[in-house]
Amino acid sequence: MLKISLQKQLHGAIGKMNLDVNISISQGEFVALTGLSGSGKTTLLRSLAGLEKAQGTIEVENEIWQDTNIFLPVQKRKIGFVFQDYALFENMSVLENLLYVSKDKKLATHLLEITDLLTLKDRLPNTLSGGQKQRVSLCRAMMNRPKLLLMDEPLSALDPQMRIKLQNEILQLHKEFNTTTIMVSHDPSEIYKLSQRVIVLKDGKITDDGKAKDILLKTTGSAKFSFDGKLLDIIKVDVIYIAIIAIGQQIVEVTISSQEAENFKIGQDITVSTKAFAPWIK
Ligand SMILES: Nc1ncnc2c1ncn2[C@@H]1O[C@H](COP(=O)(O)OP(=O)(O)OP(=O)(O)O)[C@@H](O)[C@H]1O
Repeated sequence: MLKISLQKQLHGAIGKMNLDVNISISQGEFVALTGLSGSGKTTLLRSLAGLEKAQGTIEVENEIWQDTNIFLPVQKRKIGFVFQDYALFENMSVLENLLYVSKDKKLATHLLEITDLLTLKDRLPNTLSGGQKQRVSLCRAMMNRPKLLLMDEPLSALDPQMRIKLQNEILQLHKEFNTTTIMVSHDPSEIYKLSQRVIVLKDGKITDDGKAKDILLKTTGSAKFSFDGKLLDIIKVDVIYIAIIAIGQQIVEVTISSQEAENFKIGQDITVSTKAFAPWIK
């Protein structure tokens, strides 16, 4: 069991803001941490790792990492940390990056095998692709058999195919090592696929905590599909108005009322919601 009670005053975009979080996480649980930019996700992860000071207590499997008297330094906490920007040692080969954490060559080889990296073990990081580098940092994070794996948007810099490959590898590693994991992500499909529980942070406080299915399927009103996009243009065809909207990689046309055409501003962020009566699913 991981018990966290942390408080820290932050300087948010609109003034002072208190990070104030109380959570219990079961051993082996995979938790996705999500919420708007600036809500305190990275600060929470860094505080758990001991990279930043916050008030409160952290207890991991009956071991105190932090309370009023104790503050274990980062190297004494059994954590693995995966950052968005890989943070590999550039002058060390893939294998050396792993063995720097622990001399356990058997474990290193096993991790490299799971992540399809064994043939690259002697390469330097700057000769690898982004996806390969992130797989190396994931392996490195597992080398000290962490009690807690912290991942801060680990896949956000990768293209969709590589994201899926890494998601599968993260799932496989979690299945095998059963490491308690907290992963920051903004991607609903990733959160749904990987996590058993989602915690939503807003202005430093937890506003939602539950199963991915329940949290992510919360929609406004009776809308079933909801997509965020940018309004590119509004054109008038005979008597109807059509909004041209960029949603992800697609451009879609949506019929809108004359009043909406008057109120919307080109360039604004909008949400398109609709019910699905007979959708095509391919
Ligand atoms: N050490 C600090 N002292 C005071 N304020 C801080 C400190 N670190 C971060 N902040 C502020 O706290 C707020 C939360 O930052 P944080 O990076 O934790 O948010 P986040 O949810 O991870 O955002 P993002 O999704 O953009 O990465 C920000 O407004 C930031 O400027």
